[in-house]
Amino acid sequence: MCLANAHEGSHHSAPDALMRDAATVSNNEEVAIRHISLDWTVDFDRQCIYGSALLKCEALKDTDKVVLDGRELAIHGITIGDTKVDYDVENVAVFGQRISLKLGDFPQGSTKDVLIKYSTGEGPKASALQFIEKELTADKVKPYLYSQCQAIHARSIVPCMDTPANKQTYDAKVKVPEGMVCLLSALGTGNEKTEDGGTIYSFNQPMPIASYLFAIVAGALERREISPRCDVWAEPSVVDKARYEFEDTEKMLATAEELMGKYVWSRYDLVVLPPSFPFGGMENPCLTFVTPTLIAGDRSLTSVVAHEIAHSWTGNLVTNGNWEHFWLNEGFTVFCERKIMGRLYGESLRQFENITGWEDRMLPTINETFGPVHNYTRLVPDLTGVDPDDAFSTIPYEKGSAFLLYIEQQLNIGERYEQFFREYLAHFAQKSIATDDWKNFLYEKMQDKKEILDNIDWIGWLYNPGVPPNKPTFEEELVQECRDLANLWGNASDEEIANIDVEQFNKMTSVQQVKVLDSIEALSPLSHQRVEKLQEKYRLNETCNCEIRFSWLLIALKAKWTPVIPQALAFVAEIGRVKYVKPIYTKLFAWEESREKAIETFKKNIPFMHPITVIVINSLMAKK
Ligand SMILES: CC/C=C\C/C=C\C[C@@H](O)/C=C/C=C/C=C\[C@@H](O)CCCC(=O)O
Ligand SMILES: [Zn+2]
Repeated sequence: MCLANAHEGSHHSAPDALMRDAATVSNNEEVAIRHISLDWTVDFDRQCIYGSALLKCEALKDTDKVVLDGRELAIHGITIGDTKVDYDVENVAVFGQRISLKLGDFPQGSTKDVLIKYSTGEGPKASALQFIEKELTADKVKPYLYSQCQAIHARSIVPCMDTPANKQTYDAKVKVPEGMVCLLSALGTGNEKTEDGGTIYSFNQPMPIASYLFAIVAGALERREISPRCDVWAEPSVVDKARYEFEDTEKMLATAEELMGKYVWSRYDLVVLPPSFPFGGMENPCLTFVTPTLIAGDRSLTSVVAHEIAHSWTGNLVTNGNWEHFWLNEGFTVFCERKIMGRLYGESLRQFENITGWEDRMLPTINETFGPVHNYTRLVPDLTGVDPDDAFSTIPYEKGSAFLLYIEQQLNIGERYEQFFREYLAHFAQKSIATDDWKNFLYEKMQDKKEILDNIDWIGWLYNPGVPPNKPTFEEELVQECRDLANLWGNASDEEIANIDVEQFNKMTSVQQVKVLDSIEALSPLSHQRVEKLQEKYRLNETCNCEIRFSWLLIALKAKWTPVIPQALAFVAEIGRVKYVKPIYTKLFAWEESREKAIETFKKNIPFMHPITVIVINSLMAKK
């Protein structure tokens, strides 16, 4: 457990206390990286990035070294000015490389500008990157590159202190081949043609960010304006559909500012990535990455955009000091995402999402995925020696958000709770903190509510595994209609099903339809005849909504309905979003009839998947 404020229950947080992070081998407690200047060339033939990184290092204590994280980096030389720097590169299990720079005298408070010439590993060796051949892009015009650095993949593209305890500004020059656009998690500051027909794009990120927020995307991209500060980027055949889908982005951003304070990142752009992108969205500053599976055609899956917008405050501005406190990023963001959606589309939607988060995402993760005593069901788990990717689940999102909702209900102070959020975000802006820093600040601002806060089971919520000690109050009426319809599918006679009113389902919102299907999946397996009726009545094999398609596939797989096998294999071959492919491959590997075909499909698709997804599915396949 991190020790930013080990003293339990104290009310005087010291957010500047340096955070110990089990997932870095850098000496981030002795040296800070304040700025990085990148000079990159993207080599699509060798599928790597090469060039240099200039690190502005500041000694926080008297020291004689700078130790950096790396992974599969080839170091070609390190200098400070004209002086060569002696260095050592050592491989470290789980975490990559330890790159030790021997600097001699480096007194506290002094700075050194260290220039590192290097290249990344090629292809999948750079675990943050996926290079895509042009034939596999939507428009087959140019090859494509995108990155995913969270949690600890930045070290595979730049030697750095790959811990959220360190924040740095950065600038970059990136050369890409002719006809390609390159974007970073920064503000574009210009571009120039090179003699060989390529383009050098320049960028600046004036806000200090953690390394997991470094990001690059390059390809045949076009943009459409949503508002003066919001564009959406995508391949030409996708960009107009994306422009329609994400129409409400500016409204969401303005609503987020009312709730959380001024937006400090200048631009909020979206880029729609290829279907292999492993996540729904990634909150890269100035440029949120999103999966094309959000493009349902009816704007029904845009809560992910509200989520990524909220990260502009919870996560990108106030940051978890290490991955044990990931809930400070995600639980807070889910809580704010639902406040934004509630303001824009109705409080009943916020209530609905809170209930489904609790019973369809948090409880199954605790009781089925991990088991109720597992360390990873703790809101603040012990991640010593653990790759944070392995601990990733819905727990920090849903248990964290439920905790904040529970506190809101216990305090019962109306708008004052949101005012507290704004003060918390302003107080810790640009800092990396631990759970106690937030808790102590809450006590500080709610001294008149000390008795209520003292009655909260802090240990139970924060450090005990399993189901939380309390359940927030939920308004159930919208959900009850979904549960009742699901129970009809589980218990009604064939005649009742034959006469079921399909309009009741068709008139529901997509989140309600997903709730109906998730509630059916939670019942005992349906008969094959009932599965066929479900697909037929609700035309589930034709939906463009990936959430509905995913929930439907889980029902049919649970029923071991053989015709679902090709449908499920097509789905996991088409997309790489871990949220979908992990549960579906889990069921396909566990079902004797589909196991071999699933293994064959996975192995055939490895070259077209992001390394993160390959690692996740490989670990599944290894389990019997
Ligand atoms: C306790 C776990 C601690 C740290 C894990 C941190 C990162 C895990 C790494 O795998 C990256 C995750 C990136 C997530 C990006 C988007 C998510 O918010 C949404 C995921 C679900 C979805 O696809 O919608
Ligand atoms: Zn998030």
